[in-house]
Amino acid sequence: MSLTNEPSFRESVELMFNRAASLMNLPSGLEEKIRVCNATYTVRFGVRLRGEIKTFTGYRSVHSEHMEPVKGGIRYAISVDQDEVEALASLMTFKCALVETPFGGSKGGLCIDPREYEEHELELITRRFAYELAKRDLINPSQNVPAPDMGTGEREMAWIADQYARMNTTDINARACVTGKPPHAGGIAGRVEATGRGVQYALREFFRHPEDIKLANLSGKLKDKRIIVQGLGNVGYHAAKFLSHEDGSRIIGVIERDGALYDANGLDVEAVHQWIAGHGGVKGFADAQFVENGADLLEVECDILIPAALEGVINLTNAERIKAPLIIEAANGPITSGADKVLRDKGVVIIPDLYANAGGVTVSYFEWVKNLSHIRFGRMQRRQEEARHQLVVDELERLDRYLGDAWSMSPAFKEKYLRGADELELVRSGLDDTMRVAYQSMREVWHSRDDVDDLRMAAFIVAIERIAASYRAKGL
Ligand SMILES: NC(=O)c1ccc[n+]([C@@H]2O[C@H](COP(=O)([O-])OP(=O)(O)OC[C@H]3O[C@@H](n4cnc5c(N)ncnc54)[C@H](O)[C@@H]3O)[C@@H](O)[C@H]2O)c1
Repeated sequence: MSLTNEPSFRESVELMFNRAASLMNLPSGLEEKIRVCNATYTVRFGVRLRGEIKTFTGYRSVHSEHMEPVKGGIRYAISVDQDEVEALASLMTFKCALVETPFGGSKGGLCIDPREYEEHELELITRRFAYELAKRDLINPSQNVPAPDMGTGEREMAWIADQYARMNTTDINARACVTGKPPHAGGIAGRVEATGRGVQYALREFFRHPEDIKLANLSGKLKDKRIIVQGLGNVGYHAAKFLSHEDGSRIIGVIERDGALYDANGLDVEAVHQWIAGHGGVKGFADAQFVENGADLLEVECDILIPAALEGVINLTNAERIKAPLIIEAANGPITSGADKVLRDKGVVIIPDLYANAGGVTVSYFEWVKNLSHIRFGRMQRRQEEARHQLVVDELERLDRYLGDAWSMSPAFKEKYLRGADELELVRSGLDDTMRVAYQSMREVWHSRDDVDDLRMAAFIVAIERIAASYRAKGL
């Protein structure tokens, strides 16, 4: 996509990479190796639908194989093209390195508007696409593991997993060929919410650092912060829900395809989400002001802006008018490289996509490990937890006996301790830990180097250093 003669999405990511690389001391050959996309496979395939053969175009791009398998979602959208898929694949490379998931970067896409098709038609299309990729090892538990992205979810991942299993009946690890599957098809608890949950954990971590809050010209905590979200899909909905329900933030605006909703007192995220599910958009929702040109809301005063839909939405046409002092990139590439400079010059703090939406791939990693281990995730830890918790319970019961009525142990509290950690608790705590550690690694570079003045550069530097070390270890 090219907006106002700005570089394409892929070029924009490359410009950001180049800026980071210019602050590092990489041999030029290695720098080039890390920058370029290794391969992009284009497939055109036919599916008989509604009495005629329809041809679809899909892509799977592999940006870097410094670690394998490579990993990255599959997007269904009309905007999908080679440039977009390659940009997204390169972001996956740096994202995986930043949060230390042992994968290279990949991405796939199908040029399709999924809303135009019935469920059984989408299944035929998805299975055929999966077949085309799997027969070339572009879906494979040890080489290339897709996941959901815009326009796809658990349903599509279950079809892909089943298609791969049919083609590889003796592969005992077949389930690990794709992540983001529903729990009854080998998925893991907490994967659907993971990317939005990661956005929440990222913001919580940011708000643990007073110095960083001050740099964004904000104060206090997440509570009562006014937030505008673009895209109430998988990522945007979960982020908005958790931030409003659990952290007391106010979602004052929601931008969707057909317009936007605004309420300075805070929208009921659940009600808006249900309205969109029933009506295909936000128009007609009664309890808020409707804004015809949704993108206008990007420019409205708020504390935190969360673009969670498309790339390139904050560009040279609107960057100057953005008022949010803090932007967290839940979407991939929502800010063009040109807009990034305008915003930095204005003093806006940007929590970059590489980090902000890494919750998805982090929990996908847990799912992949669970599939390969063939053991219910958390079972081993659970035994240890139970042993430890039994000691706590014994201690509590002793206290209960001594203190009698003066101090009574709550049955719910006791039950929680006895139960030990379940899969969802383990996934969430593993994700929280990952988001904290990754933030701190970026933050250290951000604050310790005079030549690094933004989190995006810090994120790229941390990631590129790790990828370079990995290539060096391979002898390249
Ligand atoms: N799903 C994941 O796990 C995941 C992980 C990492 C990053 N991401 C990124 O997050 C972004 C959103 O992905 P998702 O999975 O939530 O997709 P989704 O398809 O579930 O949701 C996208 C939402 O954006 C809305 N939208 C589309 N075009 C819009 C426009 N022009 N203006 C306003 N709203 C618009 C859609 O109506 C939908 O509600 C993408 O950039 C994706 O690459 C997703």
